[in-house]
Amino acid sequence: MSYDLLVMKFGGTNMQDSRAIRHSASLAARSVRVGVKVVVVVSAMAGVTNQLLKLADAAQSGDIAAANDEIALMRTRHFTAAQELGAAPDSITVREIREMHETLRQAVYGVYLLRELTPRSRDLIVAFGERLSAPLMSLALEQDGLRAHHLSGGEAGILTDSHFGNAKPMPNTYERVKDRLSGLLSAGVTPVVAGFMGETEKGAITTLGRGGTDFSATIVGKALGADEVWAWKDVDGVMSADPRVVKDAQNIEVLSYGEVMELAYFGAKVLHPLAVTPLQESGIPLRVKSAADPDFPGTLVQAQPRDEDGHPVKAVTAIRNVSIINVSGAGVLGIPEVIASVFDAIARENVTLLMVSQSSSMSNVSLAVQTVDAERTLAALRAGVSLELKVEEQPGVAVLAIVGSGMRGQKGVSARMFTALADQDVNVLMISQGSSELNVSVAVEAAHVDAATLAVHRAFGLGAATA
Ligand SMILES: Nc1ncnc2c1ncn2[C@@H]1O[C@H](COP(=O)(O)OP(=O)(O)O)[C@@H](O)[C@H]1O
Ligand SMILES: N[C@@H](CC(=O)OP(=O)(O)O)C(=O)O
Repeated sequence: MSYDLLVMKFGGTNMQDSRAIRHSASLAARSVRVGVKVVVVVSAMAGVTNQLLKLADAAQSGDIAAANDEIALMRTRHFTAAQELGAAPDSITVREIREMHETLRQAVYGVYLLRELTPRSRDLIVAFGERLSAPLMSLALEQDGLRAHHLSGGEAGILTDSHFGNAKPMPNTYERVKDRLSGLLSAGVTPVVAGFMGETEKGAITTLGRGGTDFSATIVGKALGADEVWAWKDVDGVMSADPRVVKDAQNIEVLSYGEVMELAYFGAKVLHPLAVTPLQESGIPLRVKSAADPDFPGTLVQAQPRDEDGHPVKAVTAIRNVSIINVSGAGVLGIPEVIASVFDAIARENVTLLMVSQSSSMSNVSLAVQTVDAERTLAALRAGVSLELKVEEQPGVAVLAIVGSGMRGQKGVSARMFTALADQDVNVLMISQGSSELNVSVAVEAAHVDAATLAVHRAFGLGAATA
C-alpha cells in the first residue's frame, strides 16, 4: 500500500535511550525515504513522567533536595542520550536541554516555596518529559539524513480546554495544527511533536491524561487528514490480554474504534481511551505496530468491527486498584432525589465511575471507582447525601472485562465467563453489561484478578494453543 502522509507515534519504551531513539528514527526515515510525508509524535523517555510527578510531590512537601537530585539524574540521562546521538557539547540540542532543565528547576523551586502544587503547575512540570525528548528525536532524524524540526504541543497547534491533567482538544485545534505543520511538510521537513501536551488559549501548558501521546498523534492525524496513524509499541499490537499476565495472548488483527475504546477504558494500557475519537469522524485507520518487528502488520483499528467466527470475545482486560463504594439505607434509596444526589455529588468531584449497580430493592447502590479516587468520593457522598445513608469503602478490588462486537445478540457469553470464574473459585462482587453489548464487566477481589484473567482468556479460546 502506498501512503502520502503518516503520523507515527513513539512511546516511552521506544524513546528510552539513544539506541531506542535511533531505531525509532530509522522507522520514520524508511517511510520518508520512499516519499511518504511523516509527522513524528513522541512520548517522554520511559519512566520520566513518573519521575517528574514524584519530584513535584517532593517539592510540595518541602524536600527540595530530593527534587533537585531527581532533576540532576534526568539531566544526565538526556545529556547522555544527546551525546550518544552525536550532539557536540556546544550544539543547539545540548543548549536547549540545559535551558529546559533550568526552567524546570525554577518551576519546581516555585512549588517548593509555595508548598503548593496546583493541577496547572503539575502539568507545566510533567510536560517537560515530552519537551525534552522531542529534540532528541529531531537530532536522531537529522543523523539519519532527514531534515527535522521539533515543536511543543502548543507550538504544533494543540489547543485544549483548561481541564489540567485531563485536557481535551478545542474544536479549532485541527485548523491550527494543519496551519502549523503543513508548511514544514511541504518544505520537506519532518515535524517532531512533543506528545501528551497542549496549551490553553492563554498559553498555559496542559496534559491530555496518562498515556496521552496516542491522543496527540490522532489529533494530528485528523488535522492533516493522514492516511493512517501508526502507534509503534513494544508489543506486536493490541493483544487478546495483557501479555505480561497471559503468556499466550495473541495479536488481534482488526478491531473497531468502539472495541478499542472499551479495551482501553477497561484497563488495556496499550492505547489511551480517547485516542481513536479524533479518527472516528474521518474514518482514518490507526495501526498499532511492533517496533521490534516493523514488517508485522500489527493491529488495524478501523470503523467496522470484524467478527471472528466462533470468537464473540476478542480480549480480556482488567483494571487494578479499584474500590467499591457502597451506599445503603433501607427505604431511602428508592426515592429518585436521593439517587440523584448520589450522582450529583460524584459529578461535582469529577470522579470516573468504572461500574454502577443498584440492587432491585433499591436499598443499595454500589459504585466502582479507582482506589485513588475513593477518599474524595467518600467525602463528597458523606457531605452531599442524606445522613440516613451509610457510605462505606471496600478496597482491594479489580474490574475484569471481556470485549468484542461479536457478543452482540449472542446467548451464553456471560454464562461462559461466570462458569470460568466459578471454576476458579472467584467470587463476583458486581456485574455490568454495557448497553452497546461490546463488553461485560465484573468486579472481583484484586487477589484473584490474574487467575480470573487467565481462566476467562482460556474459556473463550483466545490463547495461542486453543485458538
Ligand atoms: N491487551 C493488550 N495488548 C497489548 N499490550 C497490552 C495490553 N494490555 C496491556 N498491555 C501493555 O501495554 C504496554 C504498551 O503500552 P505502553 O507501554 O503505554 O506503550 P507505549 O509507551 O510504547 O506507547 C505493553 O507493554 C503491554 O504490557
Ligand atoms: N509520558 C506520558 C504520555 C505517554 O503517552 O506515555 P507512553 O506513550 O510512554 O505511554 C505518560 O507516561 O503518561
